[in-house]
Amino acid sequence: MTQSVSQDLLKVTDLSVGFPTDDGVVHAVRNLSFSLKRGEVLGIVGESGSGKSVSSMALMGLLPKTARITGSIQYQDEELVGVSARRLEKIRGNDIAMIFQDPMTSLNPVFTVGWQLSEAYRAHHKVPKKAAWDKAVEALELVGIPQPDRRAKQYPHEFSGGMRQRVVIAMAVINDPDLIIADEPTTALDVTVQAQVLETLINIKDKVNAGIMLITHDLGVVAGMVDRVQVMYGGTIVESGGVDEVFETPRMPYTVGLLGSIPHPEQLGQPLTPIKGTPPSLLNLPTGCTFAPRCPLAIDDCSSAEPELLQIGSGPHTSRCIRWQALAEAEHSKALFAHEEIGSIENPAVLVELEPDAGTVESDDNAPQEEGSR
Ligand SMILES: Nc1ncnc2c1ncn2[C@@H]1O[C@H](COP(=O)(O)OP(=O)(O)OP(=O)(O)O)[C@@H](O)[C@H]1O
Repeated sequence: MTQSVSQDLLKVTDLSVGFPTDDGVVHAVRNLSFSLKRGEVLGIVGESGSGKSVSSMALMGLLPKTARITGSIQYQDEELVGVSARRLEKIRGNDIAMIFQDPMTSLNPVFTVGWQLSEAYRAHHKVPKKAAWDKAVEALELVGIPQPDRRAKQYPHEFSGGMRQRVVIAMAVINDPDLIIADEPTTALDVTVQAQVLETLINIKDKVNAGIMLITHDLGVVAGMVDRVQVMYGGTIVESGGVDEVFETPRMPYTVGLLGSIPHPEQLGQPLTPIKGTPPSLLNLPTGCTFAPRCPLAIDDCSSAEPELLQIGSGPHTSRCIRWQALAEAEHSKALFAHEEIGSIENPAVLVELEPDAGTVESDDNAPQEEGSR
């Protein structure tokens, strides 16, 4: 296939993934298009089941054989859809690295972290064991592990959760990847440790000059961490743009709902505001906008055809909502999702009528504290 030279590290075009099941095809990812440049951090956010992990697994070539994949994934001008398993194996770990939520997915409890890091390095470099060990210690130092010489000789269980996730980051970057995919990398950690681990990840990006895809269900996590954000719902992108733009002027009611579930200092003691209703079944998608059944701004037209992802204004901001202008008009004076005194965040909050002088959406500036030194 003839391939054009582009500046993009990754260019995904019209990627769709379906899983045939006894009940029909699960349309897990639908017509996903986006790109990522070297040194850029892209946040991918959405509720559970929105297709975040399946899209990253598709990029890594880790989907089960039953998955039906269409579209294109161009990595450094090489097409990855349909490429041999052998080639993908070479790319994984060397060019594209993945960081999972649970550090123990990537670490073996019976070997020292230094041994595991050096073996990961030796898998892609023909070097003597001593040189690989030195590289392992260097990688631990890079991710901020104190006394890396001593720590390299320890086993994963001797590390705290945050430190263990740093080891996983060291493992991901030891082969100088061009692209790092981090899937909920801090979800399993205490909130106080999350920011420090995320900062480590972002700092590493500058040192290894990689592009990072940060996948999370929590929009608060990406605040201040990413350059661009892509909101997924029902297997596809519903809003994307620069992180400040999307946080300050969301143009898709689903994003407003996600922002409403970020805790703010002034709301301490109040329940979070979940979005009423449940995500669509990916087996039987509605005809129109997949968010319409939950959307306080929905009109009849929203259910007639799925809106396209269209550019909003002159910048890179896009929204898959025909009501984005109505949302823009409402934003300074009205709230879409109201807080309600309910006992549990499991309970759906009531969607209120748009009324003047209700609160506006604000970005989360309540960054967690740094992890105390051990
Ligand atoms: N092997 C599979 N067979 C059938 N359906 C699958 C398979 N893998 C994933 N799915 C479905 O694809 C949809 C998207 O899943 P995905 O894991 O990408 O969501 P997610 O946004 O990453 O959610 P979470 O945050 O919970 O991981 C889900 O409905 C899931 O049940």
